[in-house]
Amino acid sequence: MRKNIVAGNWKMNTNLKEAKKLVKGVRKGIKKLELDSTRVIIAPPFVNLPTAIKRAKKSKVEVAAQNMHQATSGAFTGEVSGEMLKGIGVQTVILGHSERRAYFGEKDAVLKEKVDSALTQELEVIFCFGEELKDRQADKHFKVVEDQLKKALFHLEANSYKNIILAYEPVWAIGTGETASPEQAQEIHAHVRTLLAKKYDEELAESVSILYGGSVKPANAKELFANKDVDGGLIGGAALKAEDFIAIIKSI
Ligand SMILES: O=C[C@H](O)COP(=O)(O)O
Repeated sequence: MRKNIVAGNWKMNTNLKEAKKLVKGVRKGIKKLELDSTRVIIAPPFVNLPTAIKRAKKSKVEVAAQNMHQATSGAFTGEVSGEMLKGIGVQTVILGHSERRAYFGEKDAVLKEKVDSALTQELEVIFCFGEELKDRQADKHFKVVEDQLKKALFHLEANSYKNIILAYEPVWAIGTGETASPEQAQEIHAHVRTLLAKKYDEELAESVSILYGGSVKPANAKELFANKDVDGGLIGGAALKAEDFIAIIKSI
């Protein structure tokens, strides 16, 4: 059975002091929750990963990275490899976030390489995809999503999907306060499951967790997560306040 997941992407936020406080808040907040079928993941900036890992130890909080380079090592100034992440105890990495695509020119081809590299390092991948506003206005959102998944993931063997989490993040809903409606999220998630079933099989399609991301807040999380194909969220802004993040986890 697939798991529910609430993951907080801290993006380029939190200095060391803030990161320590936030891990503590999340850790404390989930202590009394029944989380049998729900995973809680936080993704701090690279420099705060070791501290977060240390402070999340012996709790249900898992720590992920926000990105990685596809090479194992080499002359890539400013970059971090999957092997390095694995070496400090990171188990999961976010790839394909729309901010990486938009501001750092990450195209499907490089994302495919990153996915392969992460899986080789036995890292779990949270793979983000989603259409821009112009795609939705042109009624191309299904096609855009389909292309992104096909180009970066559909070369994988079925067996690899045990280490893949998908995150649908419509670009127009990220950090804008405008969220996709529960119906809009559900129809894309269902479409993705159909694509997975066609390419692989029904069982695989049903086994992959698909998260929704884009202005998820305590006030709208419940109705988004209530959809049958929405298995949780990838949370940005609201993950920076332990109280809000916990409220979102409770909505699952
Ligand atoms: O990775 C998280 C998403 O980009 C969502 O960010 P947001 O919740 O601030 O809209």
